[in-house]
Amino acid sequence: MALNKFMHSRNIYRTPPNFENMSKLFTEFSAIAKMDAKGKVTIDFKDPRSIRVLTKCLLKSDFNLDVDIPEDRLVPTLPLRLNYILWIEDLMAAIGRDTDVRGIDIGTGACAIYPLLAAVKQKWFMIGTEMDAVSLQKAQQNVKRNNLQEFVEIKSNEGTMLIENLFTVDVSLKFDFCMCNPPFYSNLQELCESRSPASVFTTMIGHKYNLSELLQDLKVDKIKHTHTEFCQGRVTRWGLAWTYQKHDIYNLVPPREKSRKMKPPIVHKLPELPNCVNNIENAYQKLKLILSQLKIQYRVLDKRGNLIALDIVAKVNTWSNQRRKKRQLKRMEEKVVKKSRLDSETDSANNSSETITSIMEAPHKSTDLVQTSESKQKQETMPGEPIARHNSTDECYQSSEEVEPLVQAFLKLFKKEDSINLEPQFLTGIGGKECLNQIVQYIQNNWK
Ligand SMILES: C[S@@+](CC[C@H](N)C(=O)[O-])C[C@H]1O[C@@H](n2cnc3c(N)ncnc32)[C@H](O)[C@@H]1O
Repeated sequence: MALNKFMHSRNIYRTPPNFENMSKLFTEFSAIAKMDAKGKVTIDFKDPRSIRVLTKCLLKSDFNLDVDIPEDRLVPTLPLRLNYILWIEDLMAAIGRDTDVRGIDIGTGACAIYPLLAAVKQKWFMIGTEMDAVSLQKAQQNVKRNNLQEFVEIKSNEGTMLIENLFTVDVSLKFDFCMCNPPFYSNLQELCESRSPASVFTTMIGHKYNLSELLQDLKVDKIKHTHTEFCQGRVTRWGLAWTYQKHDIYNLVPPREKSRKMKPPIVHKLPELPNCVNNIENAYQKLKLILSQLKIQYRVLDKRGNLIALDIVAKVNTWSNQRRKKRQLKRMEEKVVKKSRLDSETDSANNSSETITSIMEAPHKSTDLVQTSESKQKQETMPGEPIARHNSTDECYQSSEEVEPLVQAFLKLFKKEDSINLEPQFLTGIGGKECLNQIVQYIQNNWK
């Protein structure tokens, strides 16, 4: 399901751009545009070059921005970036900041997309920071190219902290908000508290799991906050804002009315494991064992107290049809025994044993993949893109050779009221949620 209708209400890309007009306006665009069978002008959304040209032309036609997007750098998808800026506009309006607004964009990227949009749309004064030398230089060139030096300054971040060095250079520096679309995970809170800053901190978040964890942390620390959803195509990202000031931002800019019904997470209570203490560490060891047996890769995202969160990736289906495999194995064993009784030649028995091993280890064929309507991978979709698929995880348009996983998901293992619980959350993968359900079922069946 395309999520464009859930975009910010002022986002111009709720209505897809007119590619026919764009072809007439930009020769660069007409070079990548083609006509589909129905005579509709479209582009190849799988081709990074097309995405680059589309973004460049939209920036020009809709914001009069001339942006050079280097081939080896991230192509910032515009509708999603615009959602973030529009939400900050709401936050600033809500706290009564409408003139001389100053913001910091941490990790601005080669296009300096947020500072440029903020400067042309609102005439906000922006500082963009960047640690990558090439992106830094490109960002500075893009600001100059658009003659926006009066509003935008791009600074190198050479320190280990995210923004601290900006203040060591200029102690009088003040800002109304900071924004960030991070590939990095750092503790801004510590820094923010020590500086008792002017206003509102925001960040974009890539996974719902991180949003719920951060919301919990903010609640525990009694820090005023609010959040939102940024939707584009079939991808959702989240925005989180918090402040140490008096502004009640939750009620001023409340989290958007839930237009789509969010189901509460399904939690599976796991039985006590025999012969060991019913604690999180033993449960974790058991879970790791099962995942290894299933050849499912895992990475620890969070481990504290009675909670362990894993990011799991399954590339082949090793869990379904286990009964069928066992039956086949039994039949083969019986055959081998029969055969070896009748025929004392060991060769034939060896051959059969090899076959048994191959049955148990063979990766499943495509028939094992459960393809449901939910199995389409979530991805950022560009304006005008119908239901095309490109291999994008967050932003970087990856090579099409990258193998799409069967399932990628979060598994949260936690102890509550003396029981161990498992909370799965589907992220992506061609197998869809059904595959994750099968994995969970396998874990439950083998939790003994
Ligand atoms: C995901 S990209 C976002 C770029 C841009 N803001 C956007 O949304 O299109 C993150 C950027 O942050 C930069 N970065 C990473 N760590 C940083 C740090 N500690 N300080 C400043 N920039 C950083 C990276 O080089 C990269 O350009």
